Amino acid sequence: MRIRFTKMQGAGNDFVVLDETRGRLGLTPAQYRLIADRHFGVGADQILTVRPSPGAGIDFEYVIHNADGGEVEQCGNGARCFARYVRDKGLTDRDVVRVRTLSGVIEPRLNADGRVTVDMGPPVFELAQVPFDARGIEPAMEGGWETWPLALAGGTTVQVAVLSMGNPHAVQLVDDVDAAPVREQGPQVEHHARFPRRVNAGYLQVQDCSHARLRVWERGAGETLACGTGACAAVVAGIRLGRLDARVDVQTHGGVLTIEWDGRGPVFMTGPAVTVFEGELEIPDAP
Ligand SMILES: N[C@H](CCC[C@H](N)C(=O)O)C(=O)O
Repeated sequence: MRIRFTKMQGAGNDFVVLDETRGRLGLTPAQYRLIADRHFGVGADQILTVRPSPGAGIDFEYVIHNADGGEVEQCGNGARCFARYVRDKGLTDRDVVRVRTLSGVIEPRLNADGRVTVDMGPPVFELAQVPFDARGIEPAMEGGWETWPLALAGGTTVQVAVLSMGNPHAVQLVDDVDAAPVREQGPQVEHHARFPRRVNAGYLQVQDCSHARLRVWERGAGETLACGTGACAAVVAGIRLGRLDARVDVQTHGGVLTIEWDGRGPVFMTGPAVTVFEGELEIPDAP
């Protein structure tokens, strides 16, 4: 089958965007994997699909698949690109759109300076909703919040802050992200048995109360140049651990994301959203 796509990136986190507003493509996990493959397909960290409004008060449905073909609940950098896409394609004339994802409704807003701000909704701390299995372990208290010990290979134990932005996150505080063992340790955290739906592994370096650096080993995609929900989760963790203020510029390998959280309401993320190219791809029909 031949599909038309748009390649986009948000702070270097890259996406293939598919338009299903006029009908479903009916892609399988294997076909999503092929599209995301950087040698045999287009190449992307995630595939974002635009679907028509599911109901009153909602403009679009926003469907997200990781490069491994699995559908997931949320993608922050993708939400900014989604808003840019539907505006540029004339699918809406609004600068603020309400889109439904598996984890709920989020609200991206196109700003005059070309960046996009997204109301990502509130963080979730109930362990069962992350989900995280804390049976048999005790948390350590840091700055008034708990971090949990994860036993890794070779007798290593790391302390992680555990929370959800609709998708699961395990955040470690590190002194230097460049020295953090993201590629060696990230897969162990991602697949740790205490995360029954796997997890995104964040490595947060606090520079001062309003500046931080972040690397993320993403569930289903590996290390990406930036992770929007990961930046939200990391800043929320840093605030709750008493290390960050309510507005933080997060430096990732792909660019800067600005995260704001007042300590109880929704998390706001602001960053770039760029169209790279348009194309067509021939992929084998599903078996
Ligand atoms: N890998 C994530 C989905 C994409 C999140 C990331 N690209 C973002 O910008 O939030 C997960 O499996 O939950």
